[in-house]
Amino acid sequence: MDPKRPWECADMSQVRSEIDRIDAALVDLIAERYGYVDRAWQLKMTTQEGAVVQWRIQQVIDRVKARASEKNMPPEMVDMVGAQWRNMIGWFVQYEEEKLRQAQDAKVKSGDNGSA
Ligand SMILES: C=C(O[C@@H]1C=C(C(=O)O)C=C[C@H]1O)C(=O)O
Repeated sequence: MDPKRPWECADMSQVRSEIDRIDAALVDLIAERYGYVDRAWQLKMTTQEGAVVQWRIQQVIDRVKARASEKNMPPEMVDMVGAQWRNMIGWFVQYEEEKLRQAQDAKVKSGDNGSA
């Protein structure tokens, strides 16, 4: 069935179905984002770039908040969206740090000290 626009919903069960549809799509997008973060730590092993890239974190949050403003969200909601991203990025950075640490440990154990 076609998605209903908000004003087309005649009862709460229709509203809840649409919210469930949107939540599933958001989770799918976060899963897709995770795929790229997973690739990021692998590439950072060769560039020696750390998990935390402060300028990039700021850029991502600025972009997301600008987009939220363009969508006419009230300022408090723009801040809320920014906070959600900060939280998500915080988790991804920890994930990358852990992966990089594990990869480094495996390298040390295998006797590869990085010098060619
Ligand atoms: C993906 C990266 O790694 C980290 C995670 C980020 C993210 O989840 O958007 C952003 C910056 C990084 O600290 C990156 O450096 O771009």
